[in-house]
Formats: sequence, structure tokens, C-alpha cells
Amino acid sequence: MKSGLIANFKIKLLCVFSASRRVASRCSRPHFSTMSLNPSIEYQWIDGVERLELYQSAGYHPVMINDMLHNRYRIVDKLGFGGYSTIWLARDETAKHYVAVKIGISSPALPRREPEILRALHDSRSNPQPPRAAPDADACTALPAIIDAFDVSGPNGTHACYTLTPAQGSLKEASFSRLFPIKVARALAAKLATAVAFIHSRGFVHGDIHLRNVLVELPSTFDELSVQEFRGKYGEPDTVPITRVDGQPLTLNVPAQAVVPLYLGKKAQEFTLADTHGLLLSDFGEAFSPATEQRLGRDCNIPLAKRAPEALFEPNEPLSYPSDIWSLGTAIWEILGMKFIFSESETQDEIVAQQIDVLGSHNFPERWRKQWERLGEEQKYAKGAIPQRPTSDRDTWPSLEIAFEEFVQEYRRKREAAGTFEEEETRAILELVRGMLRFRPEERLTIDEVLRSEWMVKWALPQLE
Ligand SMILES: Nc1ncnc2c1ncn2[C@@H]1O[C@H](COP(=O)(O)OP(=O)(O)OP(=O)(O)O)[C@@H](O)[C@H]1O
Repeated sequence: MKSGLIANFKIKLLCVFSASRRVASRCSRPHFSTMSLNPSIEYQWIDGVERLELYQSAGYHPVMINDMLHNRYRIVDKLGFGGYSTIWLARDETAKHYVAVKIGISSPALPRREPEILRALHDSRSNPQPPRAAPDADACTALPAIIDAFDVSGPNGTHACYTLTPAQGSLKEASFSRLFPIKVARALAAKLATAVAFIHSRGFVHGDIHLRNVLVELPSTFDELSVQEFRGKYGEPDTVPITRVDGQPLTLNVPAQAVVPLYLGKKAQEFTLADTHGLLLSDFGEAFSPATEQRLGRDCNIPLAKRAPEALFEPNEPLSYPSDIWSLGTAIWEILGMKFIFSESETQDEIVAQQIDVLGSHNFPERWRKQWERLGEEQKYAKGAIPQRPTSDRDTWPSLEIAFEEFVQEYRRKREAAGTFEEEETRAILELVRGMLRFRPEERLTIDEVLRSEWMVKWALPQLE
């Protein structure tokens, strides 16, 4: 496939692989674009950690291993970070168990409704709902529960914090260059779809469905480990001293050491069907209720490779449930084959060109074609700029059917133990994915139709039983 453009080189640098017990670093998205970064302070680059420049007023809270938060939570290790927060493993010294503490940035410009939405979803469990295509009895357990919420104040402001059950990590981390066994892949896809069905039935769009936001619970025995036993099993935190490029001493805004996140989980090929019951769809930071609030396409923050095309071509129109279905379609494809359907770290123009190659130019809406084929470079890189057909040479991507054969099936064949999909199942998968990846949002399958699709009914949902 075509290699990344030079323009994306910086983004790729942010995504390099880190130390072995640790996870591949996450790309934190630039939610800080509205904040004024202090360009006078730069830090020496450290692989696999959050952007250190964001330890400033209105940014991340500086946290160190062994810090005590809220008189109760002792920081044990780092679990991850995103554009809005850092996430830590902590020992709840009152309740004597482990929690994940999500410490938000303090920016007042970015109010976060995640705890409120998660609570509303959990509370809605008791509300009677119309009969659904698949039982959602335990779909709510596929959402993280907020255990405690509090604020911490520090040199960078006041940060909303909440505690959640710690998970072993995301499907993305589990599957780095690895494949889920075929039954597990089916069950994960089904469980994820039922979680989305539950959210949609309660009137919410998740807005950020991708495999970094799909976590897997830890075994219940994890809580039995003392901190000392935990360190014996997983090692000491991977810390790297932070230093300034100008050689000046650090201010209080930034911690003395960066911590590379720890992955506590199994590798994809070691997953069993039992593990799939612990799937958690997390990160409700982009969630919204289309009936009561507008989320315009231009404000969509999901990574470009998972973003529904209407968010790009109709940036001033409100998004709704179909945008989740598109992202869910790309996530299911990745679960099955651990290959992107559209490549990450590309420009939006290249990604749309790939979508057209894979899904067929004849399916591309006429109402977007004029914009797509326009000439000229005006406002190409402005926020909300409409994608434009690349004029430089690029490799054409194969159609959906060929991509499934050459990337998903071929890859699975090379790892015999993973298992390949038979002809009839392949046809049903492709029919489902095509229905989820229709360019026009109004033509895309609904989540109920996804759950009633042949592949879900015959192959995926039965694996959950
Ligand atoms: N409960 C948890 N247990 C273990 N790891 C977690 C947990 N919650 C989050 N993480 C890790 O932290 C990462 C970032 O979390 P999350 O996506 O919730 O942060 P965010 O700041 O809202 O990110 P984004 O920029 O994607 O909106 C996840 O990809 C995951 O690896």
C-alpha cells in the first residue's frame, strides 16, 4: 500500500512502539488545539507517553507513582492516556481493591459529560424498552461503571477525576500484529454490536467507536494481588526522567518522570470465549444524544480512518446514529482480520479515495461528487475543509471482496490456528460490512438491522451463548 505522506510523518512519530512490557503508544488526538500551548517550553522526546507540552495550565495533572489522590487512591502504575486525560492504576486503600483513575485535563473549554452519560445509561437499565433484535439483558455490563468522582487541584488547575473498574487493556493492544481465534473474533464482534445497540436504544450515540476504546475486564482474582505481588508479576513502573530542551529545571506543571503505560492483558491469540464476556465499550467523552443536542460533522473527533464520510462532506450537518454504524463496521473488520480497512495516519483526501476504491465509485453519492472532484487548493487544510480527490499518483486499493480475501483471509491462513471463514460465512460478513459502510448515512443499516443480519444471527451472536 501507499506509504504515508510526509505531512503525516509527525503523527506517525507519535505512534512509535515502546518498551516490551509496555504497550504501543497511543496517538492522543489534538483536543488541545483551542488551548494556547506555551511554545517556550519544550521537552526531550520520550517514546510512548503523552505529549509532555500538555502539562501546562488547563492541561494534564502532573502525577507520580505512589501519589495519593483524594486521600484514598494510591497511584500504582499508568494504564493509558488520551487527548482528554491520563488513566492510572490505583489501589483504593479504603475499599482494598484496584481502580482505574481517569484524571481529566482542567480546560474549562472542554466540559466532559462522560460520567453523566455513563450514569444515565446504567440507570436506564430498569426502563422497559421495546422488544429488540437481540436480548440486551447484559449489554449494559459492557459499559464501564463510574465508581467514584472527585476533583483534584494542582498547578495546572482543577481536574475532574473518576474511578472505574480497571481493565486489562484495549483490543487494539491485544491484537498488535496478532489474530483472535475465529470463535473469539465472532463473539467480540457480536458483543460490541450488542453494546452499541444498548446505547442507541437509550438515545445516545457513542461517537468514538474504535478498538482503542474497546477494553476487556481483568479477572476477578486481580484484586487479590497486593501492590508488592502486583510489582512481582508485572514489574516496576517504566519511568523516564523528563528534561527540558533548554536545559532549565522543570516547573511544577510537569511531573519529574514520565510513565510508559502498562498493558495488563493477554495477546489476541490467547483469548478465549470466556474473555469476550468481559468486553467493555469505554470512553464516552464524545457521546451525545441526537434528540437533545447537535453534534456537527466538523466537531467529530474520531480518528479519520474510522470517521463516517458525512462528517467530512457535510461538516455543518448534525451527526446521528449512522455515524456510529460506520465506525462499528470498521471496528468489526479489524476484529476479524486485524488489518485496517482504511489506513490510519493518512490525510482525509487519501482516506476518502481509499473508501471509494474499496466500496465502489458507483456507490459514492452524487451530492458529494462535485466537491470531491473540485480543482484548486483553497482551504484544503482548514478545519471542516471538504475532502478533495488527490491529484498526485496513488496506489488504488482493492474492492471490499478482494481486500477481505487478500488481507483478512490470507493473514488468517498464514496463522492456521486462528481459523479462516468458509465461503457462506464470508458472503454474510461482506453483506453486513457493505450495509454498515454505505456512504449515504440514511441508507446505512441501523443497529437493529445489524443484529438481525445473517452473519450476526447465524455465526456471531451464537458464540455469546
Ligand atoms: N478502565 C480502564 N482500565 C484500563 N485501561 C484504561 C481504562 N480506561 C482507559 N484506559 C486506557 O487509557 C486509554 C485512554 O483512555 P480514554 O480513551 O478513556 O481517554 P480519553 O482522554 O477520553 O481519550 P480520547 O482522546 O480517545 O478521547 C485507553 O485507550 C486505554 O488503553
